[in-house]
Amino acid sequence: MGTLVIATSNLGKLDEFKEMFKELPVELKCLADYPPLPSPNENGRTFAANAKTKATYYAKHLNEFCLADDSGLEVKALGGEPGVRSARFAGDEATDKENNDLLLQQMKFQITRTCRFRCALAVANPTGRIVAETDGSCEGMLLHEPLGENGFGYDPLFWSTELHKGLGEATAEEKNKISHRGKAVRKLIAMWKKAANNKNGKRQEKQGRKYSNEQQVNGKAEQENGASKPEREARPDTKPEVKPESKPEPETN
Ligand SMILES: O=P(O)(O)OP(=O)(O)OP(=O)(O)OC[C@H]1O[C@@H](n2cnc3c(O)ncnc32)[C@H](O)[C@@H]1O
Ligand SMILES: [Mg+2]
Repeated sequence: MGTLVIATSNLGKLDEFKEMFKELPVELKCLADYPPLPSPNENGRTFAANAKTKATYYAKHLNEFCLADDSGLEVKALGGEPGVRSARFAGDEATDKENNDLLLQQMKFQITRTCRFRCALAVANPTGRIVAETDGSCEGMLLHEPLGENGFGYDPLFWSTELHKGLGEATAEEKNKISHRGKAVRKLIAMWKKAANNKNGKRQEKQGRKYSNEQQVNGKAEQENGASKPEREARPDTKPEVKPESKPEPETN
């Protein structure tokens, strides 16, 4: 079983990933399983750029496959702010409460409350090369005051137009179903499954070809020896995963 490090220092994100990846045959680790590293610079202009920077940085330092997430809230009336600056909207070391308070203050006289969460995911291999990328978004309206105790970050200010409730009120399961991160994770899992199926298919094809070549060689040897042993007895150690296509039985009428 391979290892995947969820490379985030945000415990809210980490819980969501753990829940969504729990069925996958992969050993999940997090940054707390390793000696501490300084945080990478997140000065990209897009979520995707920052997600790639983080994935590559942690993968190279930890020598493991790493998944990084860059996400944030875009508010239409603020021209897409806080966007990629969501974590440090109220300052470099700002808390969730400080970010939320500043956002409410800036939106005080705004009637248009449309907003959306966005998430970009990137997976890097242990050399730091990006091997997968996905994204997702989630539409909503910015509330006038915090609602509910669940979630993290800007969740208490986000009214989900898909759930018809605040993300601060939603259960983890409800949020994962419609969230920007949930959508991006499901795309990533679908990509992995497709890649695994392709790999399996190719392996079986190869095995099938090998088997049919061996059959031809054996057939020839048997002809030369004048022997015709049953196939299993002749080669007890080969058990093909895919049998070569058998000829259809001749039709009888
Ligand atoms: O960079 P890492 O270590 O992953 O952790 P971070 O918290 O700094 O994460 P980002 O740089 O991606 O910043 C994302 C900001 O957007 C907020 N955010 C992201 N996803 C969210 C979600 O699902 N619900 C509420 N707030 C969210 C989050 O609280 C941060 O303030
Ligand atoms: Mg960050």
